[in-house]
Amino acid sequence: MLHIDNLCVVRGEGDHAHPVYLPQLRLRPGQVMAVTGESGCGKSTLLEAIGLLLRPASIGRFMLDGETPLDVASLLTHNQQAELAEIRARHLGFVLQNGGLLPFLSVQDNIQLPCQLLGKSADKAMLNRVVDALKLGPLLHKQPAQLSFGERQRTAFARAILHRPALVLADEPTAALDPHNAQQLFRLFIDLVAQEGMMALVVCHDWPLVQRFNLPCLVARPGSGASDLSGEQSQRGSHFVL
Ligand SMILES: Nc1ncnc2c1ncn2[C@@H]1O[C@H](COP(=O)(O)OP(=O)(O)OP(=O)(O)O)[C@@H](O)[C@H]1O
Repeated sequence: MLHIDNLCVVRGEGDHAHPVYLPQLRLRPGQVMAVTGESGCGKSTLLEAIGLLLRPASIGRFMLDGETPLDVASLLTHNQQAELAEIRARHLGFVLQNGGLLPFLSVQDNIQLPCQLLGKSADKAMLNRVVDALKLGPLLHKQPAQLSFGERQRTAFARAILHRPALVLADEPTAALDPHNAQQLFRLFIDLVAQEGMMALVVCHDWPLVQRFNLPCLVARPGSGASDLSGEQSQRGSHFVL
């Protein structure tokens, strides 16, 4: 399970500060949740904070329950960077909009990279399941430059999940795909997350796609809920609600 309460993260400073507030998030194994909202509302900021790439301004609760429950809020509060980096590498998986594949590695080497960085080899059965599900078999020896956008994103998904993270964070993974390929990739991703008992948060602009798969959705609303100096609720920033 993922439990987050009262997460606040601020992008920028002074007059340009953009606060983003998440009152509550619960995710259970197998669940995929979408994150939507207009451009600039803070979707990527929220994902980066949950991905432990941005330090929140404040955090109430952040528990990631796997084999061992991890009190991430306490590590963030005490700025324990080494432990946070370990959680990022072991328990989180990232999918970027452009795939973010290393151009000099084959598909096979790209998808095994997170496992290698953890000093272990990929679980063979898991590798076979992921390669099959994402139809990567014929592509394993190709370089990223030889792949279509869709093939790159399938590779990026494989790389994000092969080390069995508890939580996968995907930032507009289908933005570069046509509607048919975007839908196919979503289907594969949702099925894999469910099958492997992972959790996923996916930033997605494509509302029809979110509706088609009936995904629960965090939607950005204006105002972070914080008060300004006069005690008025500030309209700056965003808060994300189901
Ligand atoms: N590095 C930064 N420093 C200061 N402000 C930033 C930085 N990155 C983003 N911002 C600002 O923070 C706000 C939230 O940006 P963010 O990228 O999270 O929005 P988004 O909802 O993901 O946007 P989009 O849908 O266009 O990708 C925006 O107003 C943006 O201008």
